[in-house]
Amino acid sequence: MRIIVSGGGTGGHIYPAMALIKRLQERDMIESVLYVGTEKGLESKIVTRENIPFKTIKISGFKRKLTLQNVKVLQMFFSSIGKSKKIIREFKPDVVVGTGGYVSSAVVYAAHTLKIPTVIHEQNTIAGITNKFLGHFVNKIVIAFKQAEDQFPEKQKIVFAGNPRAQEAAAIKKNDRLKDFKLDANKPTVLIFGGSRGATPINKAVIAALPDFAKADFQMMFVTGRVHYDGVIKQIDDKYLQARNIAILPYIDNMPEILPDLKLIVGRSGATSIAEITALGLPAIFIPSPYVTHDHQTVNANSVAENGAAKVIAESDLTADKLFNNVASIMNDQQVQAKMSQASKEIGVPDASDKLIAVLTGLINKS
Ligand SMILES: CC(=O)N[C@H]1[C@@H](OP(=O)(O)OP(=O)(O)OC[C@H]2O[C@@H](n3ccc(=O)[nH]c3=O)[C@H](O)[C@@H]2O)O[C@H](CO)[C@@H](O)[C@@H]1O
Repeated sequence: MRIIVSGGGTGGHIYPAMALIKRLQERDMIESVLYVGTEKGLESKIVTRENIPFKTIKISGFKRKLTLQNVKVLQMFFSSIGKSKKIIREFKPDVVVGTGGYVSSAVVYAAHTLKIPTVIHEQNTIAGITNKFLGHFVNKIVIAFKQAEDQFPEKQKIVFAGNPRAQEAAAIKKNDRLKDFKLDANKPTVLIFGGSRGATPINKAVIAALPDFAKADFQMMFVTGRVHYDGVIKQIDDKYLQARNIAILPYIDNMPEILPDLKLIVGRSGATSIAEITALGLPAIFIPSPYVTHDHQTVNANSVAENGAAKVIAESDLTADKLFNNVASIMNDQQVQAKMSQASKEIGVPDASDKLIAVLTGLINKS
């Protein structure tokens, strides 16, 4: 198939798109692929690194308040639709897929006006503005949480398929990557991170809890987020930087490769992280970001916690003690781990990419 994929801004929108492309390549289903993103978004780094053909359009998000800047944003939106149409006419895709982030609004809308089959993928329990807008026009709306069904009035278009990144994560078996971070491959390990960009409140709590983590019987990987790394390192006493059971890193380039080596994940409840964690049946502690639209991370986190697969700590309640004690209560109790792990597996969708691909081929065959 000839396919255009567009999604951008944060890793949570980009990685599912990349996982879909990877799976299509594995199944030898791609005649030609093009990723459309923005120069400024994280996608310009992630996509080009994987040697996927990449084109950019200029577009930015609307401000929530009524401001003059929104007039500019609107102008940019219309001109980005024009540019998207040009890209689509040249590439001649069989299908166009949007995975969220404002860049996909122009690309998918342009494809719709050119009568190309279109699909959006919504990763969250609560749909983003872009996907809510696009839901009116696209042929299929693919969701990753059953709870997202209420978000779209166009019920007949909705298909539940999970998140493609789940399948990518599930395909990787334990491969002792912990040694790359100077950790012991045989010791139970917890990973703590704040989403694809890192999160200052989580970083603060981890820094304050380092004396406890250094004494623990388990190991801890602390991923700060690239932009926070230097600032975090400056605040940490050398003895914790040298501690043999602690590894501190700015970012993990290939998260699915590390996940099978872990016993517990602590972090934000971004939808793509949740898909990866549950595909592997890992227990989690979520500290939802309160700064996202409609508090959707809390809804994401609760949907996993209701099933017994995760605990949730509100960011406003987060302290070093609370963080460490919650981590220790799971890391030091194999029965709790096993129970949470089973519950996590039950909600994972390890064949999510194939489910999404079935939607694409169904549409292409019909058109
Ligand atoms: C602040 C914000 O707007 N967050 C949103 C964003 O989150 P964000 O981009 O942080 O989201 P997710 O948790 O969904 O995904 C993070 C992705 O980055 C990867 N990763 C992370 C850290 C690292 O060091 N290495 C690495 O590879 C994870 O494995 C995962 O694939 O998009 C998600 C949609 O999917 C939403 O649910 C989140 O609410």
